[in-house]
Amino acid sequence: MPLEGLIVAAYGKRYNVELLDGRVLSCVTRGKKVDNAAGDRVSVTLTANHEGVIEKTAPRQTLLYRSNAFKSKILAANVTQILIVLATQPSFYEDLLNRCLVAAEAAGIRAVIILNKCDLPNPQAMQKLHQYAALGYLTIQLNAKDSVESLKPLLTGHTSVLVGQSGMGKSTIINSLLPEARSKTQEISATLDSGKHTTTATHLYHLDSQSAIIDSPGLQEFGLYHINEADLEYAFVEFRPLIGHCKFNNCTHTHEPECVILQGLATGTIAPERLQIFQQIRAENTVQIYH
Ligand SMILES: Nc1nc2c(ncn2[C@@H]2O[C@H](COP(=O)(O)OP(=O)(O)OP(=O)(O)O)[C@@H](O)[C@H]2O)c(=O)[nH]1
Ligand SMILES: [Zn+2]
Repeated sequence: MPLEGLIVAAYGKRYNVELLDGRVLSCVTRGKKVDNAAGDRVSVTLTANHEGVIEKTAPRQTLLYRSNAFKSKILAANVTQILIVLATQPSFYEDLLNRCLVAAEAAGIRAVIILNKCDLPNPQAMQKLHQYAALGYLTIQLNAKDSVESLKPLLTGHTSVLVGQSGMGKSTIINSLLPEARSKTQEISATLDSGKHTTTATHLYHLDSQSAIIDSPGLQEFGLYHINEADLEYAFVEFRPLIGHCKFNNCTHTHEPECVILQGLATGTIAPERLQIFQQIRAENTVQIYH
């Protein structure tokens, strides 16, 4: 009789599955298939004390993943919003921020941009934050070391995933939201003998019965090979009203006459760094692979 559960940790080829009664099992998938993630609802068969095999994955509401031409990796399943953590220092990669935004748009997930370490002033970072707020994104200024209260109302009723480069303050945010999360995870890891994986794993923590937060390891790269060209254009929110209005319907928005995207660039409604990242992702995704 399979048991229903929720993947609360993913590390390598193993997953911790929390059952309805609160027990946590260390599970593997059948065969070589490794395509589950934190947030997945699964059916498992118990194989030993504290161990199981994932038999089935319930259809996902949303799926967030990154990919290049050769492989793809699911970051989290069934999340309803993505919290992109930036900081005033060290400086953040705007490229990565935009890739996270594109992934969120493509998956139909709300994106929230958090600028952490606002106790350390950085006018440039602040100005960037305003630029993204002007695109319509919800932005938050935070000093996670001091308080994360301002985040709490945003998390209610959501399954959120925290993403960001290393050092932006994700762990600090999780620790302030859930002071006991780490020790609980360590306790479970000790039982399941998965202790050495705790830092590289993706973890799901319950905030209350309706809300959860998924903490992923620091991201450095974020390929979006799985997003086709039309979806890519659509993922840039400021392009949307312009799509279909270029003179050529296969316009690449690089050099063509009467290109409304290039006109937007000239008049300042499209930021050069946004068009640049669009072109960059587009170029990566159209690379020919020869076998
Ligand atoms: N001044 C200041 N420092 C902060 C703030 N939030 C976090 N830090 C510090 O920034 C450093 C990195 O924070 P972490 O929470 O470890 O960052 P992380 O994103 O989890 O990084 P990884 O664990 O490498 O993925 C630590 O030294 C924190 O104490 C903040 O709001 N203000
Ligand atoms: Zn064009």
